Amino acid sequence: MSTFDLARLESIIAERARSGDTNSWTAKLYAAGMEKAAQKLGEEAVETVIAAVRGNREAVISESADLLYHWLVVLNLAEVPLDEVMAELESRTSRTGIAEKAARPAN
Ligand SMILES: N=c1c2ncn([C@@H]3O[C@H](COP(=O)(O)OP(=O)(O)OP(=O)(O)O)[C@@H](O)[C@H]3O)c2ncn1[C@@H]1O[C@H](COP(=O)(O)O)[C@@H](O)[C@H]1O
Repeated sequence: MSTFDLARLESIIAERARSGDTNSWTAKLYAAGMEKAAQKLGEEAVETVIAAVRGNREAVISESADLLYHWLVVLNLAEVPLDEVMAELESRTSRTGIAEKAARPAN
């Protein structure tokens, strides 16, 4: 099981965005701005949908990774920390009580 998580990728993206490295895709996306980054996010979402509908498991994994990376770039450009999205998701679980039920050992 991988120990890599989205918070780590969020930090990498923030660092690479400021790097000014001409070989960095992240730096290039930042230089291009929100419109380009959002367009890439949309493309990766569509590619993920196509892979899923075709039942192409390998492509679902690869396109999902592209999707999450570009989503984090857009979040950063929008100045929304990942933690705020996680808090929103968490508040939805507490509204339904599902998280508490899932954490309880099964009888
Ligand atoms: N996870 C990613 C990641 N996923 C996808 N991509 C890049 O996203 C770009 C666009 O993907 P596409 O599939 O659309 O490729 P393309 O057809 O060449 O795109 P177009 O330019 O033609 O539109 C590619 O250049 C991919 O390399 C990523 N680039 C970077 N990261 C992460 O960001 C870190 C820093 O990367 P750099 O900023 O490049 O140093 C890396 O170590 C990774 O952890």
